[in-house]
Order: sequence, then C-alpha cells, then structure tokens
Amino acid sequence: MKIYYEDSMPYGQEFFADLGECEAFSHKTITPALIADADVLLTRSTTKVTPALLSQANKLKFVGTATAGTDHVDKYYLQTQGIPFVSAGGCNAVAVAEYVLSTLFVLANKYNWQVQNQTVGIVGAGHVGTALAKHLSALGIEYKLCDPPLQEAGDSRNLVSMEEIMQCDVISLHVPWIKEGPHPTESMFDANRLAQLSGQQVLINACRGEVLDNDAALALLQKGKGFKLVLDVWDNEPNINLDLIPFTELATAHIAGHTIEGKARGTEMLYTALCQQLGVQASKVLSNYLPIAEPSSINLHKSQDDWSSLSDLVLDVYNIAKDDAQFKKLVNSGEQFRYIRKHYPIRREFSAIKVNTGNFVHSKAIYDLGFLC
Ligand SMILES: NC(=O)C1=CN([C@@H]2O[C@H](COP(=O)(O)OP(=O)(O)OC[C@H]3O[C@@H](n4cnc5c(N)ncnc54)[C@H](O)[C@@H]3O)[C@@H](O)[C@H]2O)C=CC1
Ligand SMILES: O=C(O)C(=O)[C@H](O)COP(=O)(O)O
Repeated sequence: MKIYYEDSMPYGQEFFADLGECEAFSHKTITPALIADADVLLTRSTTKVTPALLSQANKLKFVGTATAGTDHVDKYYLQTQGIPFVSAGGCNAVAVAEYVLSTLFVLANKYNWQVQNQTVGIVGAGHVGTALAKHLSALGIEYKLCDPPLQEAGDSRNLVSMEEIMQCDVISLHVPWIKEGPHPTESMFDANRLAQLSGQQVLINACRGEVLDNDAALALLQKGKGFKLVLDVWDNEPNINLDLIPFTELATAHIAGHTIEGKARGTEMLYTALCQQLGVQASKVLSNYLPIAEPSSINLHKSQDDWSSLSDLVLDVYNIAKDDAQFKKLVNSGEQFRYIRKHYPIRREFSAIKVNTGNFVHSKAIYDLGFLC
C-alpha cells in the first residue's frame, strides 16, 4: 500500500511506516503524476485536494487532513468518488485557545487593562471556541458564545446573537470558511460590521482569512477607524495584502494552531482513523514521540500582584508579541510568509509544563488552564 503524507506533518514516518510504503511530499511540488500510485493521501491545509490533483490516483482509498479546517479539500468530489475522507477536528483547539489568551495578556499589558474585566465574544462554539471558553472560565473572564448552527441543533449552552457579540470588548472568530448555505461565514466581518466596531474593541481572526474582509478592514483603518485588529489568518495566503500589516496590533503567519502537540495530534488522529479504515489495531500513541518541554517546569514569578503572576506565566510559555515582531520584521512576500510558517520555532502547550505554584492564590486556575501539577 502506498501512503503519501505532507512533509510538514510531524511524526509522519513514525506513525505510518508500519501501515505501508510511505513517502513524504511537499505541497509546493506535488503533482497528479507524483501521487498516481497513491492508496492513501494525507495532507495538511497547504495542499489543495482537487479533482485535478487526484486525476491520476485511480486506486486512492483514503484521504485525510491533519487539520481542523477542511476548506482546502473538495469533499463533494471525494464523496462522489466514494473515497473516505477524515479531518482532525480538535487537534489544535488548545493551541488556538492559548494563542488568544496570550493576545489578551499582551494587549492588557500594553493598554493597562485589567484582563479580568474584559468580556470576550467567541464566534463559533466548536472545538476551538469551546477550548477558549474553558480557558477564559479557568481565569474567571466573562465570555459569550455565538453559534447559530449549534443553536438550531439544540446545543444546551447559553448561545447569544451576533448583536450581543458586537458589544464585547474582544471578539474572537473561530468558524470554518463557508461560502454558501444558511450560515455562510465568508466576509462575515464585512465593511458594514467592521464599521460598527469602536476604537476600544479588539477583533481577533485566527480561523480563516476569508471570514474577515481584509480590504474593507484596511480601508477603514486607513481612514482612521481605530478598532484593534489581531490577525493570524489572511485573505489569499500566502500572498497576503502586506499593506494591512502596519495597521494590525498583532500579526502572525497562520501559526495559532502550531504547537508541537497541535500539529502532532493531527497526525495521530489520522493514524487512528486510517487503522480503523484498514481494520488494523492502532498501537501507537503520540506520548511515545513528544519530546520533553524545555524548560519542563516553571516556578511561579513573584510579581506584584496575582494577575501579573498569571500573565507572566502565560507569556513565559507563549508570547505572541515575539511572533508578531518576527512576522513584521520578515514578511515581505508570499514566499516569506511560507518561510516563517515552515521555520516556526518549537512551541509547547501548557500541558507539557509543570508549574510549581507554592501557595499561590490562583493555583487552581493554573491547573484548570492545563498546566501540570
Ligand atoms: N489559525 C489556525 O492555526 C487554526 C485555524 N482553525 C480554523 O478555525 C475553524 C474552527 O475550528 P474548530 O473549532 O476546530 O472547528 P469546529 O468545526 O469544531 O467548530 C466550528 C464551529 O463554527 C460554527 N459555525 C459555523 N458557521 C457559523 C456561523 N455562521 N456563525 C457562527 N458559528 C458558526 C459551527 O457550528 C461549529 O460549531 C476551522 O474550520 C479552521 O478553519 C482551526 C485550527 C487552527
Ligand atoms: O487546523 C487548521 O485548520 C489550521 O489552520 C492549521 O493550523 C493549519 O496548519 P497547516 O496545515 O497550514 O500547517
């Protein structure tokens, strides 16, 4: 059996080698001829899985993406061909939640806010939205969730309208890119909605660039409309509108989900699904491969107040301001955008790090964030 996996997939060889003959490919050089003998195709979001790409893969039996988003895959085509398709929903939800938390602490430090006094509006209450809500809850930060499809499906949580979300201090977007149907998300934040934001409000987009009209945002910001924009994802990646960058508070190269855990969990999820498809017992687990974090334990800082200690801890583990500085320094083309993503430094999730909290008053919050005791 021939298995092709995208080379940016961590531990691809380790997970799949026992299941068949494995070959890594780059999204930059993959062609229909290269994967003509594929039984299995495993990608990340950078490979566009189209009828054209699969046109010679006549014995393809399984396609998987080690990502939460699936907009790069022509799922309808796979269905018409009877080819099973699996994605890795939830693999990087915690990574994105930690990204948003880091954003909150960086902006709180910059603008002298009390982070605990902010209300966060979360659009999309799926894996990422729920993980973010859990993190905010651990810290006692108020949040609201908006998800009309889940609301219609009878989700038991207290889901609110977009109008209520628009009143929040911080709005964080966690929806798939959906072009049509009853709840499309493409340009959900269009010129009209963006114009309703005040100068104090923060808008974070860490889902898909096309959910927020980048041109409209740029036009408004150029005119002095002062909402605070945080972008991890962009229209038309990797060839993004570079003019928008100076108007962002924080900007990164689509790395919100790029913890080692987030990426590798995606590989593990595909492995489990492929084993099931093949009727093979899955015997490998991610914990066999993940390296020990560096450092693997942290002593809580003795800061002037409790919230500073929490802020210091979160930013010690992941400080988005460093990614923002690197991005703004380096990015000047689509190639550079790709380069930054490919060479993204090792980032760990809170769950890889033990915190020695001593008798810190918010110890429970720290463990609820996922740190090890
Ligand atoms: N920047 C990054 O590195 C990452 C980006 N993503 C993006 O974030 C998206 C969300 O990820 P997950 O939470 O794992 O997906 P998910 O499928 O678990 O949740 C998405 C939620 O959005 C809701 N939704 C759909 N249309 C909506 C609308 N019009 N208004 C409000 N809610 C709506 C759905 O009902 C669902 O509950 C992914 O599709 C992906 O595009 C995900 C992980 C990492
Ligand atoms: O899971 C998703 O959806 C994402 O956006 C991933 O974090 C994208 O990562 P790559 O597949 O582009 O490495």
